[in-house]
Amino acid sequence: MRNLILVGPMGAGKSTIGRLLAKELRLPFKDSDKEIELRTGANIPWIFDKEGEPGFRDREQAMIAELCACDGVVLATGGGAVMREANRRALHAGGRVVYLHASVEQQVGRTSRDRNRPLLRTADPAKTLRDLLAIRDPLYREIADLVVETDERPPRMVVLDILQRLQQLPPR
Ligand SMILES: Nc1ncnc2c1ncn2[C@@H]1O[C@H](COP(=O)(O)OP(=O)(O)OP(=O)(O)O)[C@@H](O)[C@H]1O
Ligand SMILES: O=C(O)C1=C[C@@H](O)[C@@H](O)[C@H](O)C1
Ligand SMILES: [Mg+2]
Repeated sequence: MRNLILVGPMGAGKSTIGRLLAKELRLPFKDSDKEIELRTGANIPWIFDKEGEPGFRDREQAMIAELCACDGVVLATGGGAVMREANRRALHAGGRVVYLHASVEQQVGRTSRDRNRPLLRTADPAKTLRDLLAIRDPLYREIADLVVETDERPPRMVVLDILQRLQQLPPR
């Protein structure tokens, strides 16, 4: 395995599970969204505001390429990283890919408290999440080595499931 890469929608728990996995595996943890913010010196809502979604996606593509070239890191990606084919290729080649699945209901519950996801500043965030998942679910699956359910399961249990199932994967 080169890297361990988490993909999935907003609120699936990529950042939360990624941090725990890295601790368990004693590997460095990188969160693409956080790295973009550090590099830009601005938060994601600001980038969307000033540069629009295409500006953010360009920054994201550059960051995904950079992070996928690492060796031995746990990487949490942004929910929309799979929208670009170049990212899907880089992620698949960058290591084992785990799709953290969450139902729209759980995503709504987990994202309703904070305001730093510009795509959810809509009149009906549940509909937005449903529409995004319809487009993205096949793309997450296309590059995933594992699909892991996160509904009704605390982060620790999700981490244990991932660690167990990673051991059972045949070599690529
Ligand atoms: N398995 C889980 N059960 C309950 N709550 C969870 C679970 N995983 C994550 N959470 C909570 O859901 C919220 C969102 O999680 P997190 O930020 O890790 O999602 P994300 O996939 O990184 O989202 P984004 O794509 O927006 O970065 C956090 O408050 C986190 O504590
Ligand atoms: O699902 C998405 O498109 C996004 C998810 C977040 O992780 C951030 O990357 C950003 O808010 C966009
Ligand atoms: Mg995150």
